[in-house]
Amino acid sequence: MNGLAAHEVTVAYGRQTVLDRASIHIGPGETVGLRGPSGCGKSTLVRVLALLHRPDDGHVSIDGNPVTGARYRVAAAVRTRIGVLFQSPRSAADPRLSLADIIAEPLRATKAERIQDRVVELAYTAGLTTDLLRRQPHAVSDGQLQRACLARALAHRPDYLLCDEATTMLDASTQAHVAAVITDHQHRHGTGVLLITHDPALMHRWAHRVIDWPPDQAAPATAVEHADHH
Ligand SMILES: Nc1ncnc2c1ncn2[C@@H]1O[C@H](COP(=O)(O)OP(=O)(O)OP(=O)(O)O)[C@@H](O)[C@H]1O
Repeated sequence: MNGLAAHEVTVAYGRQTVLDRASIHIGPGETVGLRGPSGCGKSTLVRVLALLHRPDDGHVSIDGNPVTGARYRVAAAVRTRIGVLFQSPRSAADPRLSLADIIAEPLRATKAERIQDRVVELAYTAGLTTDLLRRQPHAVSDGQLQRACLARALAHRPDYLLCDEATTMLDASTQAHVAAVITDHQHRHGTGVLLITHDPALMHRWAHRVIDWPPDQAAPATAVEHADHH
């Protein structure tokens, strides 16, 4: 089946099992919302789906093809099909690099051609003026740095984009712009999006379906909600 999926994935940190045979599927062009209490494993699931963390059990598949390993053990052509945008751009960006170099990172990793041109194009798409590209993270706002992280996430025109509270720290207008850039990319490229947010309005506007995490605990809540309607 086409899509990005986790199959019966288990992740433990020491003795703490954070994901216990967890499964999820994100279809092409689909926006899947994911919500749940703090610490329930949403970010861990994102890291597994982004091929940044190898699960202890279970596996990830892309368009039906199982992926083994994580990070640089996975072929660049596979890794680059998935983009990720995290909540905190400060912890996701190297403070020593210029914004241009942050955006160029994934392009350099695959030895892409015409990197400078592509960086300018991506910066424009993300709403960054070229004068900001020379600056380092300490000299830009959180919103500007998140735009650079967005440009970086879109560098390889990913088929799947994982947004982990990506707009939470932004002011309303930057939030709206970042969401608009992502939905535009989604419509152009048929990108499947995983949207993790505590913002009910954003979830309602954007997600085609919403999963309450962890899935086991969602079942009784859904049943109660259903019962209330009758
Ligand atoms: N690298 C790590 N080492 C040890 N424990 C970790 C690690 N990463 C996460 N955890 C723990 O795993 C659990 C799940 O964390 P995770 O960040 O996946 O949850 P979350 O649902 O995304 O939370 P939040 O909504 O607060 O971001 C938490 O108890 C967290 O402390």
